[in-house]
Amino acid sequence: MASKKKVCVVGSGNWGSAIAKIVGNNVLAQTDPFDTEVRMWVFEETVEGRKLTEIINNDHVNVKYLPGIQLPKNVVAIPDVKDAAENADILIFVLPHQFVRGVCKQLDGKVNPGAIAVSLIKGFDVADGGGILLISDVIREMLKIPCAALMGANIANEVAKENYCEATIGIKVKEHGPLLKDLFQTDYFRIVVCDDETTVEVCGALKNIVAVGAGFADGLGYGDNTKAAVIRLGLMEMIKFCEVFYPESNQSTFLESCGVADLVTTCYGGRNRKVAEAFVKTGKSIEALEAEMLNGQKLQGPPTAYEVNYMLKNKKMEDRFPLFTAIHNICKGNLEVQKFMDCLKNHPEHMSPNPRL
Ligand SMILES: NC(=O)C1=CN([C@@H]2O[C@H](COP(=O)(O)OP(=O)(O)OC[C@H]3O[C@@H](n4cnc5c(N)ncnc54)[C@H](O)[C@@H]3O)[C@@H](O)[C@H]2O)C=CC1
Ligand SMILES: O=C(CO)COP(=O)(O)O
Repeated sequence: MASKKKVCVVGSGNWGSAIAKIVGNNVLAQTDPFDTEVRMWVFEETVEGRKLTEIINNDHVNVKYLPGIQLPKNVVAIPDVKDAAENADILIFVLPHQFVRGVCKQLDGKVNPGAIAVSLIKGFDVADGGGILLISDVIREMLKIPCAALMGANIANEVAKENYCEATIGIKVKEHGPLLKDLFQTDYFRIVVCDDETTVEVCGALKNIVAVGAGFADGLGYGDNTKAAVIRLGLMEMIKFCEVFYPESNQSTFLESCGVADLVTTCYGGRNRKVAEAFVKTGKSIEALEAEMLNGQKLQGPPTAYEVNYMLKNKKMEDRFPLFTAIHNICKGNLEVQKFMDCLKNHPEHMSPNPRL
């Protein structure tokens, strides 16, 4: 008899904890093929005098990152990532993207060579030579295992409350589709599997930049029509970004949950939007507001805007992506936020002749 598949969740923040709840319950309901214990790596910290791992293992709540949500008892918090990942068959990577290299370094040579990974991480990695890498590429290259991506319109607190939503799993290896769908799907978290892993992941990363723009528009006092324009122009830049840098990309993937749906939910309900609005209203830095407003949770939009700009600047292509470029420059204090409206008004999408006619 084939041995049961052991699952490890690498990360335990807001989304990491919400997904551990789903996966923990799903493995209990499907003891073939899954092992019933789900190990969850926790970046150890002290919360109100107790270790976070101890709180999770005794009280079954991540009081810091997902308060008020009961985690299944078979989700076991482990402070050493090597111990957590040991012998795992499926590694679910779900941590802020700025930490992924450091964590993979610790896991180098320690993961089961037959394991598969799935990345829930939104962002890019800057590469030598002026380009960027997908986070799944970093995982594949550093750990030498295949990696799929799960992205979607999935604000963690809502998913944790079991409010209906959808997600997209992008795969490169066909056989991973059914296994991962069984691991993640519930009656309130519906999964579509597609073979366009790259676009799934690129959408998840880029929409966080647009959400920062949506927050700027909100902070400047504009209404829903303006935000819809930010969303539309952002979507056009996301599509163009895939056309230019990932020509194998399939445009129909933008219609999956990882595309338009995630863009919309993040521009209305996400942390990037919220902090960007406060940035305009308070004049404080993004870093200060992240620390003040998010209680340890991390923003992905501003660093992703930097990563994208790093490549665009190197390729002398900033003017082809004026929305992404303006958002980066505003975050860095190189452009006044009031100029954001000029960026929208003068966007090449409005220039004639319209390139699509
Ligand atoms: N929260 C959400 O609603 C959603 C988040 N995501 C994505 O999932 C990924 C993870 O996000 P969250 O789980 O929300 O994380 P989070 O934003 O709650 O981040 C906090 C986590 O980072 C850890 N951390 C802090 N310093 C660290 C360090 N030096 N090294 C390693 N870990 C450290 C903390 O221990 C905590 O687990 C991100 O890429 C995010 O874009 C995707 C969908 C929804
Ligand atoms: O990715 C998300 C929803 O799918 C969450 O977005 P924020 O990081 O802006 O909260």
